[in-house]
Amino acid sequence: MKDSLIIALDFPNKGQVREFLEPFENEQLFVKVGMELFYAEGPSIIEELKKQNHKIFLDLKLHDIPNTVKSAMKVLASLDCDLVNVHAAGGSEMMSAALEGLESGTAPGQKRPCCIAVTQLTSTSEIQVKLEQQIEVGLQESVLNYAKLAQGSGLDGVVCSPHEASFIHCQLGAEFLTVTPGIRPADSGHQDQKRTATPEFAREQGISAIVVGRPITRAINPLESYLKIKNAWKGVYQ
Ligand SMILES: O=c1ccn([C@@H]2O[C@H](COP(=O)(O)O)[C@@H](O)[C@H]2O)c(=O)[nH]1
Repeated sequence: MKDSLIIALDFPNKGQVREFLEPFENEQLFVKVGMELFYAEGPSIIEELKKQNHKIFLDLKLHDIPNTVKSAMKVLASLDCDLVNVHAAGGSEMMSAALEGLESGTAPGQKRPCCIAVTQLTSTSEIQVKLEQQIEVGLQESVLNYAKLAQGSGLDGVVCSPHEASFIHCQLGAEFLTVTPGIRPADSGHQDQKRTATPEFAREQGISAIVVGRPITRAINPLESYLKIKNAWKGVYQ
């Protein structure tokens, strides 16, 4: 998990995923399957990606009552992904239930998937936290509060933006995972993301893993873009 670059496979079907992955045949990847692809293709897309030896983050961001999340996680555990997640806003009882579900669904001899919690989405701004969510303490404190709840519930880490990761590590330890979307090379647009940062900035923050979607998947040459971002993230310059 540490130092991974996770590619968000935000595609509507398997056909487009296959086409996208073609140039990557020599790369062992860490890929993220989100709602669009999973709702369209179901567990078969996970099986296909596993056969290609890619690591998988199943990003379904579960958020429901504890019993429902526990049962859903039990089912997801059987898919044998590397990483799954919930929304921390579901609360500590829900997060503990998610872990119980994952543990009960993990086959003997199989490793339980890591489970992380989304704190504040990277598409959320400071203003939205104050005006829409009415959280007076502000964004950074809200992210930290969710991260503490997640850690207290036994989760392995959080999804946050690159701007909160080092603060979280200082408060909750280096081993607690920080997985950060919102990564944008200096020359690319932000689209709907609000809390963005370059891969170089991410490297300096001690982040556990970065998630990159459109800057790679929508690039004219996705492999070239992937390698460029990966090198910047790892601090390799040619
Ligand atoms: O706070 C969050 C949580 C999840 N995401 C997901 O990450 C990718 C980012 O894609 P880009 O194209 O690089 O913006 C996407 O799949 C989101 O669902 C996030 O962005 N922020």
